[in-house]
Amino acid sequence: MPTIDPALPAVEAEGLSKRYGRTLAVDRLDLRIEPGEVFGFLGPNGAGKSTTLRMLLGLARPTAGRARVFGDPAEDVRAAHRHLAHVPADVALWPNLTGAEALELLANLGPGTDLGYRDELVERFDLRLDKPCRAYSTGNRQKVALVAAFATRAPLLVLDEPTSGLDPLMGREFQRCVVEAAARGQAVLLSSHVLAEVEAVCDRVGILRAGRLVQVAGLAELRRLRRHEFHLSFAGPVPAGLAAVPGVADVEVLGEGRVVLTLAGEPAPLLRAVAGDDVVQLSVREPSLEEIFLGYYGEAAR
Ligand SMILES: Nc1ncnc2c1ncn2[C@@H]1O[C@H](COP(=O)(O)OP(=O)(O)OP(=O)(O)O)[C@@H](O)[C@H]1O
Repeated sequence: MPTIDPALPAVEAEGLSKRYGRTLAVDRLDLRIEPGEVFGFLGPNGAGKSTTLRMLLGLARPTAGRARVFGDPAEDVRAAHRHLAHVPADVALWPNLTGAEALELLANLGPGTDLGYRDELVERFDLRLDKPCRAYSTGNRQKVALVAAFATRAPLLVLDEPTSGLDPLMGREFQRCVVEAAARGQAVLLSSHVLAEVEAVCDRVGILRAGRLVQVAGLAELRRLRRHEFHLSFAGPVPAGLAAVPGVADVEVLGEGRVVLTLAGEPAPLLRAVAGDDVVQLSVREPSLEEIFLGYYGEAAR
């Protein structure tokens, strides 16, 4: 692995933009990720996450602006890729190679691999390596790419929605790997739809919407975005005063005795407020990121 100046940011983007015809997929994005930092890149479908990562990887050419990886221009693919390993959103592997052969090939392409750690990861991800890659499911292809990337000592890991095909158990294993990478000083850029995943592993998050970076937030701010939707049915009428309960917002009476509301923070005040009423049905749902974005940034982000 080449020696790098520790003062250089792992990723630096300035005014980075990409236009596809009429679509401005990425709009003047400024971003700086420090060495060793785990940065989450959140945004609804079509927000421009993949396009941004593709420009960082030299797979798409910016319409304007620039991106650097540890000081090397992203378009200088040979130089930039000495500093990084990546897992694309749709992992394609060579159909006629076995999993073991694909891992070997990937190890020879990248910036150096820790073979002992790779063996450990194969076990932890419960990966069968003797099958031809064409027989792998989407999740298993993703596991091969993840094992190959995590086993490198590349100072930057770029992961594009890497857990979309993994089951929850493997999702947790993935989170452990990110924590281990960060402990070794590797920077991680993780694009995701999954708020809980980003919350579990990231130091900071950037929220992208319609090509614009709407906010870069620390974990505490991200937690404030977290809210739950409560559906309550009462035997009698909906009690008055729910809107005044701490943390409660968007109270909407749906009909006779039925109400839907959102709650940020602890549920205790709400539960106390309805304790004297006959609650006949209660359901709680965690809204998707998209809904949170729309509710929170709605007009402001336009
Ligand atoms: N090659 C392309 N040609 C034309 N339009 C494109 C191309 N790639 C992306 N786009 C458009 O650019 C916008 C951003 O897409 P992008 O794939 O970067 O979003 P994303 O945030 O990664 O979404 P998802 O979470 O669905 O993967 C979308 O409107 C998409 O349709």
